[in-house]
Amino acid sequence: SPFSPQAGLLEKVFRYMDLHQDEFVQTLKEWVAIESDSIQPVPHLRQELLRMMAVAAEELRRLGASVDLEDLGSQQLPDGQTLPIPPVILGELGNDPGKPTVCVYGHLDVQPATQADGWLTDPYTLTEVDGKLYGRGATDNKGPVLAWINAMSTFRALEEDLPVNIKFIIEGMEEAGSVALEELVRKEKDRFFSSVDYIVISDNLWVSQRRPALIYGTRGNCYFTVEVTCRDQDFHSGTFGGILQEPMADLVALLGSLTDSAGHILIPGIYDHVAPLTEEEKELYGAIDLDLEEYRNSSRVKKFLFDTKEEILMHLWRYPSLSIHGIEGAFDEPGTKTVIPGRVLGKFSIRLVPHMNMSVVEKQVQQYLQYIFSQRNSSNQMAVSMVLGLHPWIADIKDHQYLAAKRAIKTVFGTEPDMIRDGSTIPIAKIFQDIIQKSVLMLPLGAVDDGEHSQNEKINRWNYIEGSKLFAAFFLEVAQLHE
Ligand SMILES: Cn1cncc1C[C@H](NC(=O)CCN)C(=O)O
Ligand SMILES: [Zn+2]
Ligand SMILES: [Zn+2]
Repeated sequence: SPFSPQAGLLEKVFRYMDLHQDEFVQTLKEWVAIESDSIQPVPHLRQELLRMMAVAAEELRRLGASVDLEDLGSQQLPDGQTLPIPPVILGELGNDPGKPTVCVYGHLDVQPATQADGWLTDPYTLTEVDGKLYGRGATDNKGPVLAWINAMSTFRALEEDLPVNIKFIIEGMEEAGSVALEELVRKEKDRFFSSVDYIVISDNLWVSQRRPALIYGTRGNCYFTVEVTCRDQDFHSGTFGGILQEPMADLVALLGSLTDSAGHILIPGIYDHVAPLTEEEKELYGAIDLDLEEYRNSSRVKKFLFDTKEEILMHLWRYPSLSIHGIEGAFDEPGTKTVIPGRVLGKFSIRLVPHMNMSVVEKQVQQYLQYIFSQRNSSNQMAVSMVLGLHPWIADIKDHQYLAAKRAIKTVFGTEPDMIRDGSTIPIAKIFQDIIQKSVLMLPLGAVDDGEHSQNEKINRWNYIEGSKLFAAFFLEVAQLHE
C-alpha cells in the first residue's frame, strides 16, 4: 500500500526499472540470441545450451551470487548417440537467518524454431514491434528468469538491502522433460534446499491480456503408447490386402475407442476419483477475465466443445482430457504409396487432475484396451505401456506467499489477480512440493497471447518490465509476511 514504510523504497525500485528498461531488454536480446534448443538432439545445439547456462551463471556471479553448476552427466539417445546434459545452476545470494529464503525455479532451454516455420522475424533475434518483443524463449522462459534477475540487480544497483535470501535453480532440459532434475532435487534436499522457505515458478501465462494471475494448480499427464504388430516389415497391399488383419485397422479402432465425439473419455472408471466440484469452487470460474469469443477467434477455432467460459475453464483445469498425438510407422508422407504397415505405434496421453491416481489410470487403460482388442479377434500382437507419468499439482492458496503475491500484484497493477489453474503440466511443481515440502507458488508474467512453443513467440515489453517490478515487490511482501 502507498502508506507502508516500503513505499519509498519501491518507488525508487520502480523508477530505476523504468529508466533502465532498455538495458533489461538488451540482456534478453543477448539471451534469446543463443539457440538453446534442448529438443533437437544435435551436438552443436547442445553446445549452445551449455553456453546459455554458462552465460547465465556468469550473470548471477556478476551480481554477487555464488553459483554451482551441477553436472548431470549425459543423455543416451535411442539411436545410440550420447549428448551432454547441460548443468543445472544452483545459485544463492544472501544467507541472513533473519530473512526468508525464496527459491526461484526457471529454465533456459527453448523449443525449436526456424524462420521457415512461419516466423515473421528471425526467432533468435529479439525484435520489437509495437511494444512486443518477438523471439524464441522470450516468454518461455528466458524473459521471466531475467525478470527475477532484474529485480535482484535493481536492489544491488540502488545499494539497497535485499529483503530476502534468494536461491536459483535454473535448468536447461525442461522442454525435453526435465531430464535428471528430480534426482538432483532429491540429492540436494538436505543441503541446497534445506534453508528454502518458499518456491516460486514463473513459467506459465495469464488467461488475460492485461490482468495478472496467480496459478494454483496444473494438470498431470500419463503418456501411453499402444503398439500393434503383425510383423517387422511392411506389406504390399496388392499381394496381402484382403487376407490380413491389418495392424493399422486394429490401432485406429483402439484409438477411436478412447473418447466419444463430445470428448468424453470412454475408459471405465476414469472419472471415479476426480475431485468433486463444490459450490465454492464453481463460483471461482465466473470471476475470471476470459473473453471466450476473442479466445476462440484468436485460436482460429470454429467451435469449442463447450459454450460457456465456466465449462471451458473446468474442462481445461479440473477435468481429465485425452489427446491422441500420433502414429509411428504410419505412412504419413504425401503421395499414394500402397503399403500396409506391418507394425504401428499409437501415442496418446491423459491429463490428470486431483485426485486421480496414476497407477489406477494405468490399470484402467490397460484393461480397457485389452478388452477392445479382444473384441476384434485379432491375430496381431498388442502392447500397451505408460511411458511417462507426471503428477498433477495443486497449491493451498492460503499459503503466505499467495497472500504476498496478491499484495505485490495490487501494488504494481492496482488490481486483484485472476486465480487460475493451468491445463498443462509443470512436473517439477509436484516434485518440489513432495520432496522439499515447502509451499510452491506459480507467479506468471506473460500475457495469454504470448505464443509459447508456437511461431512468433513474444513477451510484451510492458509485461517484462512490470513483471520485474512485480518480483521486486514480491520480495518485499514475502519478507514482511514472514516476520
Ligand atoms: C513434456 N511433457 C509431457 N507431458 C507433459 C509435459 C510437459 C509439458 N509442459 C508444458 O508445456 C509447460 C507449459 N508451461 C506439457 O504440459 O505438455
Ligand atoms: Zn517453460
Ligand atoms: Zn515450454
